[in-house]
Amino acid sequence: MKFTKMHGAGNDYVYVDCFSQSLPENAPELARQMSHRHFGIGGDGLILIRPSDVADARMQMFNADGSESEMCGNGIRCVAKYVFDHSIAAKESLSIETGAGVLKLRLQVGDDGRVDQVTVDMGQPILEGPKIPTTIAASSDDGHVVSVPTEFDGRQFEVTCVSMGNPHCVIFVDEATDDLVLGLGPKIETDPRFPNRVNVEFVEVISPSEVRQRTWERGSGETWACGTGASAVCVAGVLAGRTERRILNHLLGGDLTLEWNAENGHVLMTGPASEVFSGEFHLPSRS
Ligand SMILES: N[C@@H](CCC[C@H](N)C(=O)O)C(=O)O
Repeated sequence: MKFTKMHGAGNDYVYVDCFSQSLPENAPELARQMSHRHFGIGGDGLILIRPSDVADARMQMFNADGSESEMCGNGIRCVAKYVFDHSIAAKESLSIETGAGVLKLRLQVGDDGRVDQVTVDMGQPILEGPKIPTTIAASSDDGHVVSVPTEFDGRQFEVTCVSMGNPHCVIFVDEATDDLVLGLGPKIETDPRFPNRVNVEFVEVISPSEVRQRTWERGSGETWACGTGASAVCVAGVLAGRTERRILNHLLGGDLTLEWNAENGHVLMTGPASEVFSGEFHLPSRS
């Protein structure tokens, strides 16, 4: 099976072009094998670039543990780059179908004729607890879960929950330490108050327009960036009164710019997309 390795701000996935080859049979198992950093190609998961009846392409994404997610913010920028650079749709405005609907993207092409930055209209956040989903009690009449005092593992935090098509739990902290990200992250991911599990963002506010984020991702562990997570942080920062509507977010693998538009309620995310290498993956024989 032919593949291409790409990353967006260090959030790296194995991409399979299903325009030029048939759809893999068992994608969750393939995601586990390909993502393995010692026995496979290595990555945070697998993304299938598929034809779509309603958009220029369809993105289907699987985490490193084989679970499927509705959306991937860094992944969709890379899908857009692949679709443009490989002449599947050589347009600077693209639409891509995801598990969270059809999203619109604007591509920036560098001097070499290849895409280097992409802006994604991430749509409107979902803020009602049951739709995220979380059973953590709402803090407002409209059902939003904002700055709610919540205990995890005997420690007290204030959490804000946001869905960008996939679920996020945003926690503002003084310092996003290993103890929080690697120690508490997996416990929050599987906490029963998140019936579909959850992605967890630990966020330091540098100023009202600048934050630093570390992410524990559902199904993949700590990643170097999370685009839906960064979008959720932008929304959570405004709702919790900590940041402005436009922020620069520093992640382990690079920076993303986010803006929560006051008029239409959509979040715009801008960031890099890079292709690293291509190859052929030989499916391990089963004995
Ligand atoms: N890294 C991604 C999100 C990938 C999916 C996530 N782990 C989930 O299960 O929802 C991003 O950039 O948004």
